[in-house]
Amino acid sequence: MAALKDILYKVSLQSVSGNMETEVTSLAFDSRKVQDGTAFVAVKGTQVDGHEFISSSIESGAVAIICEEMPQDQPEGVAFIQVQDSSKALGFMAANFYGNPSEKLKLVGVTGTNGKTTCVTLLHQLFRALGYNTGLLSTVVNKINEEELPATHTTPDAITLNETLAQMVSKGCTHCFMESSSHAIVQNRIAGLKYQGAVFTNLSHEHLDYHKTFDEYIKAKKLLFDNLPAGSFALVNYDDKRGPIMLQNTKAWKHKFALKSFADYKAKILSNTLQGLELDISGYTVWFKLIGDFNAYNLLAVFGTAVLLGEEETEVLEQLSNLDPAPGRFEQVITNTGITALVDYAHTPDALENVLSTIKEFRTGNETVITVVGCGGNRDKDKRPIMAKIACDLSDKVILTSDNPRFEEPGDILKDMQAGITPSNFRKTLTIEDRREAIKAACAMAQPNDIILVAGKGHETYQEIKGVRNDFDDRKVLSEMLNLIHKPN
Ligand SMILES: CC(=O)N[C@H]1[C@@H](OP(=O)(O)OP(=O)(O)OC[C@H]2O[C@@H](n3ccc(=O)[nH]c3=O)[C@H](O)[C@@H]2O)O[C@H](CO)[C@@H](O)[C@@H]1O[C@H](C)C(=O)N[C@@H](C)C(=O)N[C@H](CCC(=O)O)C(=O)O
Ligand SMILES: Nc1ncnc2c1ncn2[C@@H]1O[C@H](COP(=O)(O)OP(=O)(O)OP(=O)(O)O)[C@@H](O)[C@H]1O
Ligand SMILES: N[C@H](CCC[C@H](N)C(=O)O)C(=O)O
Ligand SMILES: [Mg+2]
Repeated sequence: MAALKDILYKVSLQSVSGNMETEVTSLAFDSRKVQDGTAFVAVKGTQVDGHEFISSSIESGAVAIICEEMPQDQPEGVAFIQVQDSSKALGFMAANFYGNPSEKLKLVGVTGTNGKTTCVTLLHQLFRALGYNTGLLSTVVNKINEEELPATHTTPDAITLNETLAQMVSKGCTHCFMESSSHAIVQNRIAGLKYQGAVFTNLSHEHLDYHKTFDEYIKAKKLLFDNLPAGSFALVNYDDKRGPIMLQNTKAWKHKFALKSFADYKAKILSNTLQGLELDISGYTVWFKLIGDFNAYNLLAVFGTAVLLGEEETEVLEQLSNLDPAPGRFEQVITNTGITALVDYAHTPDALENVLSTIKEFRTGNETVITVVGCGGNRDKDKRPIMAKIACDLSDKVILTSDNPRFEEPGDILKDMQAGITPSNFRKTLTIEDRREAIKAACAMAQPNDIILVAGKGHETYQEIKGVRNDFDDRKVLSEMLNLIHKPN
């Protein structure tokens, strides 16, 4: 419970009508969650305008309305606050309501197209191993030390975010590592947070359905760095063309990591096998359990972050070398069939190319590489043909299938993908809409020593069709089908 005026601290107000001393018992941006004593924030969304729900919020007991446009009807006893940007106001209000928890621990945000979950998961495990109470906010799961809280988004909404951070603080967490998605940055889910540092992994084609142009997507990521306070750190991948852009207008201390460019944190890949990566990192030779060149970047980002947070280099490397990858990232499904079965969350062109190039490096030449891949419905359509082309160019056989069609017709998504198949690639491609059948077909094609990659869903345990999340786990289906078809003796 807090007074409205205190919750509105740092929010720039345009006009006020009503009592600023009103006691507020909860915050909501969804009218369906309003109760007696709630302050309702009306946000204009992609589907509807939250301003439409002001009167129903008041009926449900809202005592304050924060909005961009004042309603005609302003019942007595309810405070009305006009702001320029409701979503930004919501960020600051949520931070104030929960006692500004981000100021009470070291919060590090990781952004970039790929590698966010991998980096924050490693950082969480690392800081646990170093003995700290640590929080995690990620696509896969949110954690307070080892306690798991379900994650619905890569970056939660401002209220959930600050509430969870406050729980972390109350449980003694000194650090929190969080993914900061471009949607969250643009939608101000992170407004009002105090970051100790931010990390940029890379930028490639993704989410153009939402950001419309690549420039807008770059700008969204850059905002995280533009808003960092003086005294915090910005750590960017300097091998990525957009690394320097992220640093252009930041007040934070600037740091770089790279394999190729001049940088503060450098590594050299000594060996890269299906067992892991051997790196020369800061003059030390260290083995890591993560697979693939691209993970050298993630490991460097994690190493740099830990050192910037004041940890000792050798201790960081010692602990980091013991850590496992995030679930569903280059995860091997172990069977006795002699077939190498891999599940990976590659759902962008760049990720798919990286994973298949990594597989290419391991193969000795005779194996058949079979890729099963789909593209999400109601998401970026432009990436569909590109991903199909990459799958074909870098595999021997490809099965196009469904990956969370959501409210689109699976056949339409598959047609978009097929547009990327060149005539010469056509004969190596099959289209099987049902993902289980597609995985089954891949298993039936595979012979011992062959490699199957099932890409796009990684850790996900569902297939989302028309708003319903049906149980589906690539790892389980792959294991079940391999054992069924290639009955081990
Ligand atoms: C496109 C997008 O990002 N949408 C997010 C956005 O919803 P929206 O703008 O569409 O909201 P809306 O449905 O138009 O409603 C507008 C407002 O009216 C309110 N409302 C609505 C109905 C009602 O009866 N009463 C009411 O008050 C809503 O609560 C909302 O405040 O704000 C919501 C609240 O924070 C999010 O849950 C929602 O995420 C949707 C479900 C989603 O799928 N988002 C994905 C694309 C996403 O955010 N992904 C990123 C990145 C993924 C990654 O690369 O890892 C993530 O961080 O997860
Ligand atoms: N540094 C990297 N560069 C390029 N590709 C990567 C990198 N790290 C991971 N990948 C690929 O991207 C996939 C997703 O990785 P991860 O989940 O860590 O990314 P993310 O940024 O959290 O994704 P999301 O936007 O969905 O949250 C991995 O399964 C792998 O194929
Ligand atoms: N965080 C990403 C995940 C995509 C994963 C893929 N399986 C899909 O559903 O498109 C998104 O929401 O766009
Ligand atoms: Mg993620």
